[in-house]
Amino acid sequence: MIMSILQFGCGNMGGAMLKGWLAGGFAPQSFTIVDPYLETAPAGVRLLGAAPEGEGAFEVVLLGFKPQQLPDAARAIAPSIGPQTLLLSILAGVDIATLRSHFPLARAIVRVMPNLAAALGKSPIALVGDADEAARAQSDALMAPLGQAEWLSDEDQMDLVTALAGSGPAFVYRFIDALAQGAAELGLPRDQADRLALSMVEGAAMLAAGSDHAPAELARRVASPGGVTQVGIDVLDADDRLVSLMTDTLRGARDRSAEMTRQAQAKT
Ligand SMILES: NC(=O)C1=CN([C@@H]2O[C@H](COP(=O)(O)OP(=O)(O)OC[C@H]3O[C@@H](n4cnc5c(N)ncnc54)[C@H](O)[C@@H]3O)[C@@H](O)[C@H]2O)C=CC1
Ligand SMILES: O=C(O)[C@@H]1CCC=N1
Repeated sequence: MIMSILQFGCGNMGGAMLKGWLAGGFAPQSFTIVDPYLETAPAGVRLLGAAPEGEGAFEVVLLGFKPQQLPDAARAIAPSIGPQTLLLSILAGVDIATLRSHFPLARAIVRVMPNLAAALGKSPIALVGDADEAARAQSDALMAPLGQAEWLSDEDQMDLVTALAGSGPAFVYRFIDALAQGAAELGLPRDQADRLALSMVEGAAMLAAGSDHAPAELARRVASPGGVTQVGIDVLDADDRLVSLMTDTLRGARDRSAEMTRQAQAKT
């Protein structure tokens, strides 16, 4: 059976999800994409420049544009949402109550926080929703090709999870870049430092993902007593530097998500 999925916004994140769904075997004919700035869509996917008119409600509607665009976009989206519609939103900092006030008819509303690795089926995906068992099962089935989904027990956790799972790749990319920058400063050609840093992180992440041991234990195993690695780890641990840096990073991003949530509430 072909499901009708209407997706508003197909940029970086919406595009990654579409790619993951198509790679996971979803029929292209299931998808209608609305994106005023997108010029082409994958073969078989219907692309519209504006919300469909006179087509009634879709089974699934995904909101994938920038959070600040919601107040202006909501009126055009509303006719596609009816009492049978599962509304999925990846908008950072827009809570369920705000979504509900814009789309009162939706059968269920589920906030989804993925990251760009959805394109590879490797995204962590946090879910929280105003959804019954059937809508939760439908959401799980939709997320399955995109990565590993986890339901949050409380919507308040979404701001922090956005920082960790949604923004997280940016922090890892900066870490890789900083490793390469450090190695270049200490004498390696920059392009070689870039290659070595990236392939090191790729292999380390794959090993950790396939290991029964926690990352802290894996780090301990790399560090031979009295050897090279321990000296570097001691630098990371001095004054709890690395943990403090990560905590401050997540706190800042989490607080911005909470602030965006308040701003979106004020615009309902
Ligand atoms: N980029 C990321 O890694 C992540 C982004 N998100 C969320 O995903 C959403 C989109 O972010 P990005 O993909 O990074 O932004 P983006 O700017 O790459 O994509 C937004 C897309 O929305 C389209 N658009 C603009 N107005 C529209 C309208 N009225 N109707 C339909 N489409 C419209 C734009 O043409 C663009 O293609 C945001 O709400 C963000 O919070 C969530 C998790 C991770
Ligand atoms: O930076 C942002 O606001 C979005 C949410 C998570 C990743 N990108």
